[in-house]
Amino acid sequence: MSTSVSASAAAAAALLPILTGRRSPPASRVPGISRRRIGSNPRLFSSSAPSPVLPAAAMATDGAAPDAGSKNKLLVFDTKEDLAVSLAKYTAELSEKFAAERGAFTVVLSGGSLIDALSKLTEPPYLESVDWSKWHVFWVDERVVPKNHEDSNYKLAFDGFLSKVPIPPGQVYAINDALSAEGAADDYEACLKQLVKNGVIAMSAATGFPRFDLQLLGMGPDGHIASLFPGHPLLNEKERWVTYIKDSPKPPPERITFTFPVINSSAYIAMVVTGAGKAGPVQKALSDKQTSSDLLPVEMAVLHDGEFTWFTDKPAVSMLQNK
Ligand SMILES: O=C1O[C@H](COP(=O)(O)O)[C@@H](O)[C@H](O)[C@H]1O
Repeated sequence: MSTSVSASAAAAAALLPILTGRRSPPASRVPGISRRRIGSNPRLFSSSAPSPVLPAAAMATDGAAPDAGSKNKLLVFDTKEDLAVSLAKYTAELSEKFAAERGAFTVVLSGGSLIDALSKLTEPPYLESVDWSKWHVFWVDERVVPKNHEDSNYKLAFDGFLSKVPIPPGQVYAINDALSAEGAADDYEACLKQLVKNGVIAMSAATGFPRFDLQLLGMGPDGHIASLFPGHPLLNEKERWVTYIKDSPKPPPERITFTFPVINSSAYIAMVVTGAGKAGPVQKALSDKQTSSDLLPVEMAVLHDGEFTWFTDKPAVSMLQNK
């Protein structure tokens, strides 16, 4: 590990005015930032070893004053391989923490590119060291298609991740694909409520919504997360835990999705976003120029009381550096 400030460290320092939401603070005066290079990855910085983090901006909220950002972190990796290694370590450490604290680890998956990023968890040392028997797996969204359909988020996760790790099948909570969109949303919400009663899923006393231990999320190029799309009325759902959409702008049109109150009650969120095609929404989400009227869904993912970590690559943050 080097303590020198590299060219990449300087580039990261240039992000600080954006990421901290301040106009132009000297990086050295930003609390907790020591420009430490981590291992061989020049884009990984640490505020305090051993976690390789760069505090990110407090995200825009629905009017609430943003928390100083200490619980928002941005990681930028050189390669997808590096990202996957770090995501596996992060997830394995949370698995150990929650298994010890609660005897269960509730993990929410998205579909899309996220599943590839979980590949290192299916290999040594994690395949053997993670206590998979404590895992309970959920989906933040699902397409209303049969489980063996190419568009199914369950199939994607099963083929790429779940079939390779020994999670008890009874602890993998797939959406009921025999039901309509409305029926599947009701059924999934009822399933979650039962698991809250059983003590498998925690509740947030502060929000009154379920508090998942970790949500592993992706973001589309339009800034959507889960099946919550820009400008859609579902963004304003305040009561339901799980709801449905029949006019998704991204096919297939019928889906079910967690609502923002559930997403934002999580203890941890890992937002995994790579590629230049997503640089615009990343820039908007991490910029300090947000307005409350035109928030992208990804900007509305603001944890009530939790830790939000962005796992990104250089192309995904390329517009931040150009600011
Ligand atoms: O449709 C969906 O898209 C998003 C983003 O997918 P990505 O391939 O661009 O990462 C995904 O998070 C969501 O679960 C999925 O249903």
